[in-house]
Amino acid sequence: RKWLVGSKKLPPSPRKLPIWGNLHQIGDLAHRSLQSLGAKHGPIMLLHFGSTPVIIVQSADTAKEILKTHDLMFADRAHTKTTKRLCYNLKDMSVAPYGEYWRNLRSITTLKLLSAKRVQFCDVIRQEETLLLMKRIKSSGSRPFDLSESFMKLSNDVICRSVFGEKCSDGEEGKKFLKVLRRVLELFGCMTIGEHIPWLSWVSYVNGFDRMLEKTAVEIDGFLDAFLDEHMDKYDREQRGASGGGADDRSMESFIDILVDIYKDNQTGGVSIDRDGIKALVLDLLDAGSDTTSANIEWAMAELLRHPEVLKRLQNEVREIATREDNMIITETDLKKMHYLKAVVKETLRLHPPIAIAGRSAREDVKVMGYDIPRGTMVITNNWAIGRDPEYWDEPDEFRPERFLNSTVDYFKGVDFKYIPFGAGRRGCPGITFAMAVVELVLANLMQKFEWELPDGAKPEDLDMTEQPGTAVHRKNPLLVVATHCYF
Ligand code: HEM
Repeated sequence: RKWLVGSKKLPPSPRKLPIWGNLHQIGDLAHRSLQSLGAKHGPIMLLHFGSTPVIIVQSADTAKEILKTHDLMFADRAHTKTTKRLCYNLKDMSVAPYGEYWRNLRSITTLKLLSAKRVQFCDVIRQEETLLLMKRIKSSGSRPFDLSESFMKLSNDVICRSVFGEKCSDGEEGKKFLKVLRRVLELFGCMTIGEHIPWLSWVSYVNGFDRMLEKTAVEIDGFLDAFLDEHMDKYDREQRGASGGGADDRSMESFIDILVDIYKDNQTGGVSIDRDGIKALVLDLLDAGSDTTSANIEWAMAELLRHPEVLKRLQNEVREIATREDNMIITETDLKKMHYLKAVVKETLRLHPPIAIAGRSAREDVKVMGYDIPRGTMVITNNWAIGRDPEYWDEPDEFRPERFLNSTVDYFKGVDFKYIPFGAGRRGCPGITFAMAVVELVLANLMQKFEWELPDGAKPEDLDMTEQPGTAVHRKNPLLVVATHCYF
């Protein structure tokens, strides 16, 4: 209602339709539609999704205002019927309102689950899953191999092993769980019209969305409950036996075991998390950690195949650094020296940030770039458009990893707002170290051990790069390649 108050100074707005607002101007690939609108209306715009006012931020300066200058004011996220139902009434970290509960989850996650030390402990998992991937590629011989599907499998297996201590893709039950998990991600990616045009809420009832949401929420809860019970029992057995789980062999503990420890400790006082909190956080990590990581590796390989000179330079770097006789394993120490590899990953995230647009919500009335933003307003930062802004990037649509070489800026720290694939500030991504450890290891190994071609003699420039909308933006068509094994 506040938006109607005449004395408020509002950001520029494209013309809107009655009832729909600007929804008709947003295509499937929202980051692209918003970029086009921004070219006409400027780096900060006010749109209406039906009756919901939404601020769109598409330049480094405006992003800095949201994610740094007024970070605290924008430390909430907008939530929907879907996030409430699937995230245990906002008990996960990604959508929990800013406050004591969120701070608690965030510190558990950053200190105990995704800390640099814990990521290092997960090295065995990464190494094993990367070796399995390479075996699968090798056994494909000269037949076209679907890298997209394999990257998805690898990142699912890595995150499931880290979270549960076992991968889900082997057994029948696990496969069913992964199917429901995929549905959860798809539902998160859906916008229901009733959220923005309340009198059309019945549409999601009629088209079956509400039923699917309810069914998925019940099914995923069933699986998570079973996992949690299993790990609670394990904790009790270990306590009774008092043999396992000494401080020294905690390194192999899964995330859910760590959360069960915290839950049980809390029974006698300490940091608190309840059963729903554990399930919500586990689901959050599975969702946030799998699709994003695989999308990043997938786009990196696609860009490398489109740019054979970059691929060659990267292969040279990797093969010069990892030269040991027993070439089976590329180590963390090797990876640290691979500066070109890091530049390739950064450049991929600039051109193809998996989370192309990210959302926050205003906790209080606040002024941004001289405009009035009322409390509760949803804010979308277009990370994709900012990474391609010609004001900050030379030839912004070109894949040129060299631009990140010899840079003194730590781009992943969210300090330079022309580059925010991980967001920034209080609610910036806590999974950067975890994700980069997987992405770098997989790419380095693929570069070291194989030569790469497109199937059927296709030319690099013919490679289709169409995007598929979703919570994380993937390629629309699977990335098919022919790999020739060279030394492994
Ligand atoms: C290439 C991989 C990844 C990308 C590009 C990415 C990107 C992002 C972005 C843009 C945000 C929103 C930040 C903001 O609002 O400022 C975010 C939040 C988040 N990410 Fe990631 N992410 C990745 C991997 C991961 C991984 C591996 C995990 C965990 C295992 C993870 C867990 C989370 C969580 C829990 C949040 C919500 C944080 C909060 O609201 O406090 N992410 N991520």
